[in-house]
Amino acid sequence: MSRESVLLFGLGGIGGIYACILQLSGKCDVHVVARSNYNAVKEKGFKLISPKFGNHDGLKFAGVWKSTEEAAASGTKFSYVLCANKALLDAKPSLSDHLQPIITPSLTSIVLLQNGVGAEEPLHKSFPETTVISAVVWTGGKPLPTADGVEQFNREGLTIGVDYRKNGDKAEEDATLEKLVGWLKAGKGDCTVTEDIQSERWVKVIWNCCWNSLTTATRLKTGPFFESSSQALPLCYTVMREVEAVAKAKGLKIEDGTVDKLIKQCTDVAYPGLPSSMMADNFAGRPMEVEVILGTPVREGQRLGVPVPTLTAIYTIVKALDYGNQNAEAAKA
Ligand SMILES: NC(=O)C1=CN([C@@H]2O[C@H](COP(=O)(O)OP(=O)(O)OC[C@H]3O[C@@H](n4cnc5c(N)ncnc54)[C@H](OP(=O)(O)O)[C@@H]3O)[C@@H](O)[C@H]2O)C=CC1
Ligand SMILES: CC(C)(CO)C(=O)C(=O)O
Repeated sequence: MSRESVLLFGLGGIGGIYACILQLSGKCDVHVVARSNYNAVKEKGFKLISPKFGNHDGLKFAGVWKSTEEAAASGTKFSYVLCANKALLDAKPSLSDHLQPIITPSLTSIVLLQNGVGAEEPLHKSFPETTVISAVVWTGGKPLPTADGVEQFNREGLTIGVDYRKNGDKAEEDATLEKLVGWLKAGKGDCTVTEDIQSERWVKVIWNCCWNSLTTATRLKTGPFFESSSQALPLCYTVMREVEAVAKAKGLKIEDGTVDKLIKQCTDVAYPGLPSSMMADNFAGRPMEVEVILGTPVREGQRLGVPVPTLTAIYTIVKALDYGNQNAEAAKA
């Protein structure tokens, strides 16, 4: 029997690692959509450097494609499409636009390997019959400067669950998740399965709302930010508590002590502390994940009548930084 196929959309730091984990599992045919690294990956194969998975050179994927259109034209039908591009809710074309050619109804499931909250809703709207699996990524990954592979650092792990669709068959959706998790585990990937993925995503966004936005706006890693003034650490508590209050108002399960734990996880890091992916995107002038990290929590706070004044101010500032990065003329004025 021929093996099922998966497609990795977004072969960067995280997508590269999960393409390798699935490739090493030997359970499925792995195809990738690569953009800036297409030529390197097509010619040389793919490299993984990892303390956990070991070093692998010249991994050959079943298909390397320039776009989802090209992947679809190959005639391959995909059981899963794993999306590890940056979660940019206002991007044109949207993620749904990219996925349109490769979703086969009642076969393909979409898997989000992305930070932030609110990315599932547009996918449910575009693909109401499709299972959407959502994962919180606890993995450190970065593309190699040679563009033909990735380096995995710190830990590797996913907290993963179905973002259940309306009128879907829960048992069927759970079985779809279970099969993917089996493949990831066969590749030595660490998966914690949850039936409440939204609570997990919101815990991570309490973290990202604070550290990503403040490191971006101040251009400082967390260590120098903490020593910059006596107001710095209290601001972190205020931001996190606002997002926590929104999550609780949504009826999500946020354990007591979550904010203290998330602050400690950061203050425990040796000087100079943590940078963030948003800070790196800002330095590089790339679009930032402003909407999924700050915009959705602000809008949900407003919708539910939860005061989010500090978060709104930070959202506005980071949104303006993002606007300046995307509008060179406005930034020069
Ligand atoms: N890296 C990390 O350690 C962590 C990342 N995350 C989250 O994981 C997600 C992925 O992040 P990360 O891997 O770091 O991001 P990267 O920027 O490293 O990778 C994103 C990839 O998506 C590709 N891409 C974007 N749009 C398209 C397109 N239209 N067609 C084809 N390829 C496309 C990019 O291609 P190109 O090179 O051409 O731009 C790039 O290779 C984000 O939500 C991030 O917040 C979460 C935890 C940790
Ligand atoms: C890697 C980590 C956890 C650091 O805050 C992150 O999610 C990010 O930078 O976006």
